Amino acid sequence: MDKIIVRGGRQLNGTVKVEGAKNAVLPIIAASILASEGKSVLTDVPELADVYTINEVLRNMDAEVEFADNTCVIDASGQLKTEAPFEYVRKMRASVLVLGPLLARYGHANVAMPGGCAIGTRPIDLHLKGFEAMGAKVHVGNGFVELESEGRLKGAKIYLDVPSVGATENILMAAALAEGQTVMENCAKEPEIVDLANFLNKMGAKVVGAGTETIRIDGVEKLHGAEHAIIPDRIEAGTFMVAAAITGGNIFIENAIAEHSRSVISKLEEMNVKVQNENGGLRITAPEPLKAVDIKTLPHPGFPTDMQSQMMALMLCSKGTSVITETVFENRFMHVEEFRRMNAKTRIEGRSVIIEGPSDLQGAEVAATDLRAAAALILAGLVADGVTRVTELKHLDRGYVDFAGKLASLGADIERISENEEEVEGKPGIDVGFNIAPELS
Ligand SMILES: CC(=O)N[C@H]1[C@@H](OP(=O)(O)OP(=O)(O)OC[C@H]2O[C@@H](n3ccc(=O)[nH]c3=O)[C@H](O)[C@@H]2O)O[C@H](CO)[C@@H](O)[C@@H]1O
Ligand SMILES: C=C(OP(=O)(O)O)C(=O)O
Repeated sequence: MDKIIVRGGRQLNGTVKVEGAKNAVLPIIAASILASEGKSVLTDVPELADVYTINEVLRNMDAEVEFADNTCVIDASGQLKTEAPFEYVRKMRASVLVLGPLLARYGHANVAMPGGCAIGTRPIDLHLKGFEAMGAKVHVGNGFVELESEGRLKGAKIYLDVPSVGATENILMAAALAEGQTVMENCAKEPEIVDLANFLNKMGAKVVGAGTETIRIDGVEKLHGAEHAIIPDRIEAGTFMVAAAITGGNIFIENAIAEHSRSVISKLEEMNVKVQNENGGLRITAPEPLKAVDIKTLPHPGFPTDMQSQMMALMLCSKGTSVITETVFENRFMHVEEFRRMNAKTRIEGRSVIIEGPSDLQGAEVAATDLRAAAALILAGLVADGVTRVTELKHLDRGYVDFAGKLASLGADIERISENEEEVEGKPGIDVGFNIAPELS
């Protein structure tokens, strides 16, 4: 098993390029199976474990998928199988995003239920309610959810109880091929929803209002393949913003889009971090000591839950008491215990974490509990005294391309090794003897 070894104390400087967004490319690859003619050509596709997994889901359905040089070419024009087994869904919950496209195109889908994961229970009830409103029959049993509709789905008026990203995407994809108009209210407004809608419209769909709380979809009979470049990953960009701030460095983040990261930028500025718009990206510097702030995670345009653990690392290095409140997922604080192993002064109170800063962070062996926790622990390691070893990197690989390599190119003292390599070097890691990190994050 790989681990990342980071020795704290280096300031990070230079340029780093952000990849295409994981949370945009996954629904877009799922949407590509709506095309009954032509190929889809997706560019700026990141080489992430999750992308390989969703490509496998499609291949398993008999779609043709080629992926090289950040370009994914998908031909789903043949007859597809309408199933996604548990072996894929357990690796990546976003596999459930094939439900809407399969149901809309074939009137049938049978996909393993995703179950809970390290950050919460994560039900899909809102996805299913939306499909039912469009006339589908839903059967849940034996660990699978099976959807059926007689003839085409029917456009419907759907109100989402919470602005779920996945439910908005799944219903949007299903409605694209439904008969008549669907009006979806209280939708998620994330930039990734807008990217999906743009791709669907290139495929021949009629979607308006993506990015606002009401989306209108006039269903069409057929969709075709399309070309599309994936938007930059605002969470990867935010993670490098924290890397600059935590080390007091100066990083130009190529491809970062300020519009997509307003809530994160505003909090960083409140903490004394400087964020400047430059041609083609954002420059982050932190010339002054960091100030404590309070953060509450919310659906977009509120502060993203996917930046919560990275910001916690930064708060650990800020002067004063910070409070971080997680309202999106009920259990996204598993990294707090790992931070404590690094001497972090934190305590959990209900859905909030109180951080007394600055902590005198010390290197330790820590385990990533989800993909953002993995990044956050590495960020803390950049400033901790001594050596930090981060394990359970399967989580990191779901969402970051060559994270250690990119940090090293900015001047970090960091390397990724396999456990055996470390033993050869005569620096045995501590084997904690238990490994509770679940498959999903
Ligand atoms: C692949 C992808 O894009 N993942 C993102 C997506 O996940 P995902 O689409 O799973 O997140 P949702 O927006 O659906 O979840 C938000 C909240 O709604 C709840 N909920 C959701 C659906 C449902 O049917 N019923 C229900 O109760 C969830 O349990 C959670 O508490 O948005 C999250 C919130 O920004 C991000 O953290 C994830 O990185
Ligand atoms: C929680 C995340 O992703 P997923 O929904 O794919 O688990 C994330 O990207 O931080």
